[in-house]
Amino acid sequence: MTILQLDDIHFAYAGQAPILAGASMQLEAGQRLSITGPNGAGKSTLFRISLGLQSPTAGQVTVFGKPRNVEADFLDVRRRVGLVFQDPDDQLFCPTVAEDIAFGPLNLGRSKEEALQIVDRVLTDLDLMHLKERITHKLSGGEKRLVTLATVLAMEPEALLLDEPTNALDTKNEARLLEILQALPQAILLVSHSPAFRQALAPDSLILEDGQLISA
Ligand SMILES: Nc1ncnc2c1ncn2[C@@H]1O[C@H](COP(=O)(O)OP(=O)(O)OP(=O)(O)O)[C@@H](O)[C@H]1O
Repeated sequence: MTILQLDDIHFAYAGQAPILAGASMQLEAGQRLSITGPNGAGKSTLFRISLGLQSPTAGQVTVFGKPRNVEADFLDVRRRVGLVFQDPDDQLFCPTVAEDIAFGPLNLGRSKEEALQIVDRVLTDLDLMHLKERITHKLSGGEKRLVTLATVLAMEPEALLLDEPTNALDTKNEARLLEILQALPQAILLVSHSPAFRQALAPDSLILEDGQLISA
C-alpha cells in the first residue's frame, strides 16, 4: 500500500521565490526513507504540505490512495500519519506531560481511562515515566523531543514523519531513540542532518535540490 504520494508539487511562500518546483515522491507501507538537502531547501515545508498544513500552488497530494485537496480531506490524514515537528514547542501545548500525551487519544474519542492507560504504556515504552507529571514547558530540550515522540506514538499512527528527531538529544538518548524507532513497524519519512542517524534508520534517501526530489 502506498501511504504518501506527492506528484509534481509546487510551492512558494508569499512574495518569495518558489521553494518546491515539481517535487514528486512515494512512501510505501513499512518503508523507511530519508529526505536530505541544504538548510532552507523546503524539507519541513514538504512535510507540512503532506499533512495539509500548507497548500501547494500546484500538484497533487495523495494519502492512503485518496487525493487530498481541501482541509476536510486531511483530517483523517493527520489522525493516521504522525508528524514530529522540528520544534517541540509547536507540538506541546498542555500544562503537563501526561495531559499532552492524553490529548491525541481523547481527541480520537478514547475514554479518559483508556487515554490514561495509553499515557502509561507509551511513557513506559519510551522509559519516560519519570516525566509523567512534569510541567511541559519546563522540560529540557531533549526531554521535550522525547515527549513529542510520545504524543505522536499515543495516536498509534500508521506512518511517521520525523523532522530532525535527534535535535537536542545527547548521545545516549539518540541511541535509545534509534533503537525505539528501528523496532517500530510503521513507515518512516525522516529528515535528519545526521548522516549516521539516517544511515542507521533510513538509508534510502531522496535529495531535495532546486525544488525537486531526486534519488540519492
Ligand atoms: N512561514 C513561512 N513564511 C515565509 N517563509 C518561510 C516560512 N517557513 C519557512 N520559510 C522559508 O522557506 C524556506 C524553506 O523552509 P523549510 O523550513 O521548509 O526548509 P528546510 O529544508 O526544512 O530547512 P532546515 O534544514 O534548515 O530545517 C526557507 O528559506 C524558510 O526561511
